[in-house]
Amino acid sequence: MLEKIIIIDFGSQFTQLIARRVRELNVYCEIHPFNNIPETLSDVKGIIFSGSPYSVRQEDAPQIDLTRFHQKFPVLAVCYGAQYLAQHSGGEVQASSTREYGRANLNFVQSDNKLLKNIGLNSQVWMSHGDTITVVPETFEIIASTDSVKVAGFHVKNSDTYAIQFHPEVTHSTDGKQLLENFLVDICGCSQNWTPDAFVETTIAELKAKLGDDKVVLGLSGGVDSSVAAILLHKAIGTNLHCIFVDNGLLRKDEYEAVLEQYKHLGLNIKGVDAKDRFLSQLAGIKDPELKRKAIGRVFIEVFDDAAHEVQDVKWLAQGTIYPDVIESVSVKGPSATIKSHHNVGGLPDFMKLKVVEPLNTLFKDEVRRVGKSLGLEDFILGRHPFPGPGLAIRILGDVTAEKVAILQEADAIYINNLKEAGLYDKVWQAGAIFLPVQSVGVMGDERTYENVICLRAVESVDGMTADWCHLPYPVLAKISNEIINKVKGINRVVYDISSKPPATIEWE
Ligand SMILES: Nc1ncnc2c1ncn2[C@@H]1O[C@H](COP(=O)(O)OP(=O)(O)OP(=O)(O)O)[C@@H](O)[C@H]1O
Ligand SMILES: O=c1[nH]c(=O)c2[nH+]cn([C@@H]3O[C@H](COP(=O)(O)O)[C@@H](O)[C@H]3O)c2[nH]1
Ligand SMILES: NC(=O)CC[C@H](N)C(=O)O
Ligand SMILES: [Mg+2]
Repeated sequence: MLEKIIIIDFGSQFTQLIARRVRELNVYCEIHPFNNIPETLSDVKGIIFSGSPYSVRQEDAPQIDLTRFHQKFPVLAVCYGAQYLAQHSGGEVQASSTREYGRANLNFVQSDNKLLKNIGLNSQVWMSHGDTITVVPETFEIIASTDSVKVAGFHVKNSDTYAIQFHPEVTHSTDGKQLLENFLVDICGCSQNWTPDAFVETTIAELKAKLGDDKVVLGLSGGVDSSVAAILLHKAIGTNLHCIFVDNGLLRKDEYEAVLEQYKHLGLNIKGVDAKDRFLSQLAGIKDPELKRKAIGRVFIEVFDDAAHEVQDVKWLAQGTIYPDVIESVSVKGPSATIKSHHNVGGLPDFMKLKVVEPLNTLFKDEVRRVGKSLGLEDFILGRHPFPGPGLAIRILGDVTAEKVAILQEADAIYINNLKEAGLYDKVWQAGAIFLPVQSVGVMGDERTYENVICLRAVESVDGMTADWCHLPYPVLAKISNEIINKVKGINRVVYDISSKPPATIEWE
């Protein structure tokens, strides 16, 4: 039986962080939007209410039926959740005269309260609120305060319901992890047995039960997600798994051959499909980023469909979709604005008649890596930088031609090899070169040049949702720039991208 915690999302920017922290404590959890909570809550050990950009005083503020949870499950309400609980139990919430964002310290801690075990006076907590709980009903006991917020934490007497105004999920709340552990272990009674090994074991059993003797086709890209998905499926259904690796003409230099070679010894049933011309011809002349992505997504589906027809009686298409993809499409305010169309979310066209199986759709990227490690995948696969399905097409601004792809492949290879040589590849979360269709004047060997620009991008991140640019050492950048300009014909200038995400994104298109 899989014990789980349900996080009810009121739209806080920190909801995903709560999930990560809970999982770091080896407890499985799921995020559900407040307006779409599952009917049955079996195997649920506890409930966490998230914060929210809304104020409980707003008319259109998110509402839930508290009677489903209070006194039925242990509850931990955070920020908006705490305010909501107070307001709906006879307390009062008002706009505070001073909004409180950032660091605060607890000047009162009821340390014999179960939730606050091992948390001492002065513990630093992170606040982010404009409203404050001003009145609590008799049934509440205040268990923590700061200089400016009397009700920084409360417990509903004779129940397992607790609430805190601060955010235990952010690392700046120094005892946040302890608090969450107190809730999960001491209050909810979770056994902390959700580990990568346990995930592998239960997932393989589930896949076996679900797929039986059915045949499955999987798009394998050489990336982390699809590799881990492939190994899990292989362990579950063996030779009924058919992997397809598509050369869309937008891969990195020599990647097609390298990936096919590297996967030989894994015993997977892999077929390479050369679809370079199909992709490039469909992309010809298209300049708009979204239209490019859509064209690529369409051709991927066509190629998968053709490949699926070659395997008799195939019933399923497997994908390496991971949890952030899923969360984005069920966010509180409905599916979030389309920033970029990813080709692997959104379901299959009807004509494919295949069911979709996504064994990793509950995991974050770093969890996928840990599962891969537990499956014995080598570091060079697990440590590989993420590479988008649309490949170099979204790193060539404007229209894509075979010539531009070839230039970018050369520049990118020089960049990545230098990062490896300098021992930086594993320190960087993702790096790649971008082709800018901008011409600038240069001088080479006393001759005037008028050629294109290559931009280098390298970011630090945990899950790709937010990122900062890497402060690569100048001597390394100097060497890369020099080598690209000298060796790659068509490039006479190299620049470095110093934008974080947000507001920029990692890929340029
Ligand atoms: N060249 C390709 N051939 C076959 N399938 C592909 C190819 N590129 C992408 N896919 C499919 O699209 C999915 C999404 O690609 P994505 O790049 O997000 O994941 P990944 O390649 O598995 O991992 P990573 O994010 O580490 O690159 C993959 O899991 C894979 O199923
Ligand atoms: O499989 C994918 N299909 C796509 O269409 C796609 N677009 C972006 N990415 C990868 O997602 C991460 C975040 O990228 P952005 O900051 O550019 O949105 C980065 O790691 C990107 O490389 C994609 N992966
Ligand atoms: N982070 C939060 O949940 C904030 C709740 C509410 N919007 C406030 O400002 O007080
Ligand atoms: Mg990839």
